[in-house]
Amino acid sequence: MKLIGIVLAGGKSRRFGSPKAFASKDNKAFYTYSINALKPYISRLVIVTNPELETNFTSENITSDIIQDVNEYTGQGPLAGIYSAMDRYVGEWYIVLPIDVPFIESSVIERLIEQISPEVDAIVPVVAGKLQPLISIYQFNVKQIIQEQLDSGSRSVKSVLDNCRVKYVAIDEAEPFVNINSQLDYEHYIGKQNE
Ligand SMILES: Nc1nc2c(ncn2[C@@H]2O[C@H](COP(=O)(O)OP(=O)(O)OP(=O)(O)O)[C@@H](O)[C@H]2O)c(=O)[nH]1
Repeated sequence: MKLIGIVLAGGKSRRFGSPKAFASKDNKAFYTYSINALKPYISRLVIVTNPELETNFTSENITSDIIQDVNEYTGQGPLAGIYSAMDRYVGEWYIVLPIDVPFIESSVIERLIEQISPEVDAIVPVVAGKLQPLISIYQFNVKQIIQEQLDSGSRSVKSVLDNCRVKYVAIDEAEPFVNINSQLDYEHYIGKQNE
């Protein structure tokens, strides 16, 4: 089974104040943690970013492409990124990760992959009662649902799930899902940024 990895990297990092993808943990850029967690399982990697950031990414020794959101949905949030990768690379299953989860682990991805079956369209972890739809697996047919959602003017990932057959996977360990959105998050989970 071929799995395509999607790294969502087209956000504006307004709350963080500088591009989150290149913030560092243990001297490694955040986005490399996402790539490395996906790497054992995917045949191709697609990094979906924006023109300002595009030249800063490298692909960590895996067949990869760095693309931008399709014109009609540019900058319309994570769904635009997922759609754009699905539109460019036709596959059966896609594993999606954002660039702001530097504690993510391959074991989480493996748990989700184990749930792949023809009876489901999406595999979504639930951590401490919270859905994690940007750390999830989607089947190609979800592209159509995302398109309808974006065309209706909504960016809600949860609404997409309402229209899919979702396998929710409860995961007890919260640390891999730690999401860094602000400088306060950074200080809390990682420590003071290097001067
Ligand atoms: N391709 C693409 N990715 C996006 C877009 N918006 C957000 N993302 C990515 O989706 C993930 C979650 O993004 P958020 O943290 O919600 O948004 P953000 O714009 O990065 O940050 P804020 O400006 O602080 O909200 C991150 O990996 C972002 O890079 C978009 O319009 N296109």
